[in-house]
Order: sequence, then structure tokens, then C-alpha cells
Amino acid sequence: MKSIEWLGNILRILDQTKLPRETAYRDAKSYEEVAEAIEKMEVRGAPAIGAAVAYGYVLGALEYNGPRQGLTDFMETVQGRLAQTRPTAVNLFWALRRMEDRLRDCWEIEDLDGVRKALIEEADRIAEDDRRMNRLIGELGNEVVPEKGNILTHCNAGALATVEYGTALSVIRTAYSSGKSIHVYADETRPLLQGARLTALELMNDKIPVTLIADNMAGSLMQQGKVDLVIVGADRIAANGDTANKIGTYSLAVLAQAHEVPFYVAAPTSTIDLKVATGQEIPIEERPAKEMKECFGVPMAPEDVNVYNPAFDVTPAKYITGIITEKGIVTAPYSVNLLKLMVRS
Ligand SMILES: CSC[C@@H](O)[C@@H](O)C(=O)COP(=O)(O)O
Repeated sequence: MKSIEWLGNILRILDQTKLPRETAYRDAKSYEEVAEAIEKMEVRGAPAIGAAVAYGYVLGALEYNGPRQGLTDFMETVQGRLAQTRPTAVNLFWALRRMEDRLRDCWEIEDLDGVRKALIEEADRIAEDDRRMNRLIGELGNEVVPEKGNILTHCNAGALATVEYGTALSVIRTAYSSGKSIHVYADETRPLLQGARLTALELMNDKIPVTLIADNMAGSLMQQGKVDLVIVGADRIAANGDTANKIGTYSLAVLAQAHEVPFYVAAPTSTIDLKVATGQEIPIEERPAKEMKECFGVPMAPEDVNVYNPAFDVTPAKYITGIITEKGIVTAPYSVNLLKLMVRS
């Protein structure tokens, strides 16, 4: 199950809104289609969104049919549209900046096809970097996983949320394949059920023991001593370690601390945003009320009820035991150690 696949002049997107009932794809031929797929969450998860916008940018360059000197202006429009899709996952802006820098470096290339080739190479590198980082996150993160025990995860930070392997699920996959006797509790993750629909599916496909729970069951499980470790992904990590991730992550972190359960965030360095000092500055996306009032088209609440539907929350760094990245595991003090990590090659 690949979240996205570049087919030369088309971005094939696995439509995650239909999983696990149906395996359907959108073959995006324009940057507008990629933007739509991200907004509708057909492709989702911070690293997968990053790689998708990189190829969306390429599609914009392929669509352009004016003179070479007009390309930069056109690409600004493309970039602006892609940047509008989802505000929290910083990987989106990180990938767009890489594409923009690559375009700028092409100033000496006179023919459009030469520029397009360079942009495709950059998007491929972004996708390849994601695979490499996720593999390393798995290998390094295995260190925090006990030989035997129960791991709780929230939302989907798996292969579907990335280009391959996942972040939190990469750690789980590596631990399992190294022979550890682990079992995973997957939070269903209201309102869009990424845990029930995607994490459960991924783990079952890999034959990793998994039990699905509703989000409000985590506290009770911890109280019974049935959770040994929590690992989640991230959409943006501020310079002080505060971490934005799927709504519900904060409650889990507080519960984990109350029950003395280690709480880890697994994310590539492309998710770390040193320009944002604390979690308070992270923009939090609000999703349409319909997602709360309906469950996949079926009404669940009075039609006119007021709704608050933030897609993410921020977990203060003080609740985080460690952040597993491809360059190493960072612990407090995060302001110092994240900076050190980011300057290290
Ligand atoms: C490796 S994915 C990390 C995060 O992006 C993930 O945990 C998450 O919160 C995804 O949210 P989503 O709204 O499904 O895009």
C-alpha cells in the first residue's frame, strides 16, 4: 500500500478516505487535483503531504505552456495554492521550500524541459529522503521498545502517512521484526478514524498483533497497567519541543505521565520547525463541522448543533519522554538539544 506513486507525468494517490472498504486511486494530472486530494485528506499524514506537494509542484511545471521567463511567476501561483491546503503539517512548507530553491537554482537552464527534469529529480529526492529517514527512525527507535509489552498509538503514523514505512509505525515494525513480543493498542481516532481504518489495517497486513480501542479507553487501560509505551507521530515540533499532532494526543500524553508510561514522538527532522519558538505559535487547522456531525455521510448529531473541530492539538514538551528522529533520540532540554540536532549533519 503506497500512499503516493509518481508515474512520470501523473501522481497516483491512494484515496485513504475509502480505506479499508475499498482500494481506490486518484490519478492526479494537475496541481489543483493534488491540492484537492490533500484538502479532502485522500492523502494525509505530514510526511506524505510533503512528498505529495513536491509532485504537485512538478505537475504545475508540466502544465505550464508559456515562455521560459514566465515560469517563475506561474510557479508562485502553484506554490500559493498548494500552501493553502493544510496549515499545520510543516513538512508541506518544508517540501515547497525545497522545490522553490531548486527552481531558483535552475536560472541558467533555458529550456523548460530541462527545468522540469530538475524539479522531478528534487521531488524524487524528497520522497527518497522520507523513506531513508523513516527506516532510520525505526532502527533508532527500537531502543525504547521493551522486549515484551503493549504499545499504544494514536491516529496513523504509518506507511500511509509517509512515503513508506511510517514514523511511529516504523518503530513498531522494526521492534516486531527484531523479534520483540509486542502488541499494539490503536486508538480509533475520532472524528475521521485514521486509527481504526488505517493503523489497524496496516498492522494487520503486517501480522503485528493489534487491538482497536475507542479514544476514551486509553486512560482505563493505563490504569490497569496495560500500556507500557506510547508512540505517536507529529505534524510540527516547535523549537522548545512542544508538538502538534492529531487531536487527542495531548490527553494521551497527560494520561501517560499520570501513569508513569513513557511517551515518545517519532518524526523526521523535516517535521521540526525551529522558526516556531513554542507550540502556541503553531497554526492549528479547523476542519468542517460536517466531519463531526456525520460519520461517513450518516448524520450523528442534530443538524444545527455548534461544532468545534480542530484537527490537531499541542502537547507541551514537558510531557514528552523523547523525540525519535533519523539523527537520534532527543530528550529534554529540548530547546538546546533540538537545535544541536538540527545543526548536526
Ligand atoms: C507520520 S504522520 C504524523 C502525523 O501527521 C499524524 O500523526 C497525524 O496527526 C495525521 O493527521 P491527519 O489529519 O490524518 O493528516
